[in-house]
Amino acid sequence: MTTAQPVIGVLALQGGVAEHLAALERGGARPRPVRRPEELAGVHGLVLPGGESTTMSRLLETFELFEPVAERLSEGMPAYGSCAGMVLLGNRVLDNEAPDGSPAVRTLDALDVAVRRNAFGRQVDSFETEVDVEGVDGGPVHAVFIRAPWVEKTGSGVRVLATVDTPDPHVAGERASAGTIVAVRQGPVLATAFHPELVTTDERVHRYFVQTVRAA
Ligand SMILES: NC(=O)CC[C@H](N)C(=O)O
Repeated sequence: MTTAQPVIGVLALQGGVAEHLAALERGGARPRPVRRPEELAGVHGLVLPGGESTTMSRLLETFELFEPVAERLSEGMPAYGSCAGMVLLGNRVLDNEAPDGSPAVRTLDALDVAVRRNAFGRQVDSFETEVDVEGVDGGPVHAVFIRAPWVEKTGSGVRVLATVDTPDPHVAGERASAGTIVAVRQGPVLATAFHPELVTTDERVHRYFVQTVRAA
């Protein structure tokens, strides 16, 4: 059973760890960095931050966290991935070949989605926009996208929480369409292509995850 203030870990191998710890604290959780398997054992839920998914997936193996995290996820641990974290939580990555032809990112398979890495066009690395997120009340969320992925296919158990319209091919690349999927949920696992942890005046997405952990 989870307490009113659940303990939520942030995978602390690389990427935007401090920002997620702070946002979780503001959102009503007791946040903890997770670098070792023992630290994972004590958390009710886990955030996988943005960063570089190829690096993070390698470090998960180096720090002997890949199997423990995958096991907790398969047992139903709530998780939230932003950006690179979304890539890691999916079960299929598009544009995922290392130079030697092997998959660059090893995924944790907690979400039945195909995620395209660096999906928004190459001319523009990052952009910001307002996004309505299902389950997050009080108006749209200011969403910061940094070399962001998007979700290109969803399995039947996956709920789409947010989309963006990306008609500008310089921003979006030629594959973009109206209704590009940028936030999803499957059971207690959430993912956003954007970085709510960077908007320090709004912790509604983290609060939504804290509530998900509390309900699990
Ligand atoms: N801001 C980010 O997390 C970028 C994600 C990065 N492009 C990746 O695929 O890993």
